[in-house]
Amino acid sequence: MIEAHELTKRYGDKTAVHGISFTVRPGTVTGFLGPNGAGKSTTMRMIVGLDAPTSGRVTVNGKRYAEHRTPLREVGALLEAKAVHPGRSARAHLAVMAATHHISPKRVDDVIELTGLATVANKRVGGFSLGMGQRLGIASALLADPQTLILDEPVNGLDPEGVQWVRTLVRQLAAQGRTVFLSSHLMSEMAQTADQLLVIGKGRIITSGPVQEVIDGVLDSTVRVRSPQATDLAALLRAAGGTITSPEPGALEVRGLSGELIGDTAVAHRIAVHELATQQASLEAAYMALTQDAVEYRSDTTAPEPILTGATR
Ligand SMILES: Nc1ncnc2c1ncn2[C@@H]1O[C@H](COP(=O)(O)OP(=O)(O)OP(=O)(O)O)[C@@H](O)[C@H]1O
Repeated sequence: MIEAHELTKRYGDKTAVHGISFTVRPGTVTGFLGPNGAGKSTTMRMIVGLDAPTSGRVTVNGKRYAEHRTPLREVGALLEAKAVHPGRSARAHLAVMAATHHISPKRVDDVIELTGLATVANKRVGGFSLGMGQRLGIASALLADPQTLILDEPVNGLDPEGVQWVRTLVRQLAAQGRTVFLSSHLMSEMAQTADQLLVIGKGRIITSGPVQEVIDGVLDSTVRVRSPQATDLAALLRAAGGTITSPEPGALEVRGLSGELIGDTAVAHRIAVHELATQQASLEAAYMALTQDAVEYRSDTTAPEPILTGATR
């Protein structure tokens, strides 16, 4: 369990994290979302004692990281820019970590196997691809078999097989009763992986809760209906309180009414329905709506003029 209370971090006159309070519970995967610079990494660094809070506190299983006698056994972390000696092999890196934390050498073999590093375990880490480096970071986080895992962008640089592997792994870790707290900018991935979400922007919590509740809290689902009597049905659904648009003749998009109510209304008025499909809003759409005022680094979405060099076409 991770508990943050009024956690604040200031760097000079920049407040990266503004008095946030939250709880990350065991047995769940909690996704940590927010635009670039929102304060996710800073928060994660404070959880594992790499940054000291300016005020407030954050504990793992009731104690601050530094108060644990064997912190690595409590919390495993994958944070960006993890320092690994480039001249060392992955196996040597893990073996040194194991030796200094009284972890058996057998566990090194286990995590190498678990993270798919077996074929490259004796190669220099300096020559690793981004994805292999991520796998090594995950292996290091798992080495002491901790109850709590903090993973900052664990799928960054992984190929689709690797992304799927992380998803399965974190789901298994949570099913074993562990606390898993992970950040990612890949919303479709987060929607499939996380049970709970914590969304921050500009250092403050925007919302938190179960994934579907977070989505439903911002965007209505829509029901798509096709009927040869679409105009009559639209009038009935409007009278029932729905908001209707018609993207094409014979088709309706209905907000504010359930699929059941729409179907029952059609039957009661002997109106034929050829399609009735509820379309859930995506996490990506909900996230964009939630964070639109919290984006610090917004890109220009207009395409630049092409630069033509040499002879004209
Ligand atoms: N060591 C530091 N010194 C000064 N400012 C910092 C430092 N670390 C972070 N910041 C600032 O604090 C804010 C939060 O940064 P942080 O890295 O926590 O965001 P993030 O949500 O992890 O972003 P990203 O998604 O880009 O990784 C940013 O404005 C960043 O520039």
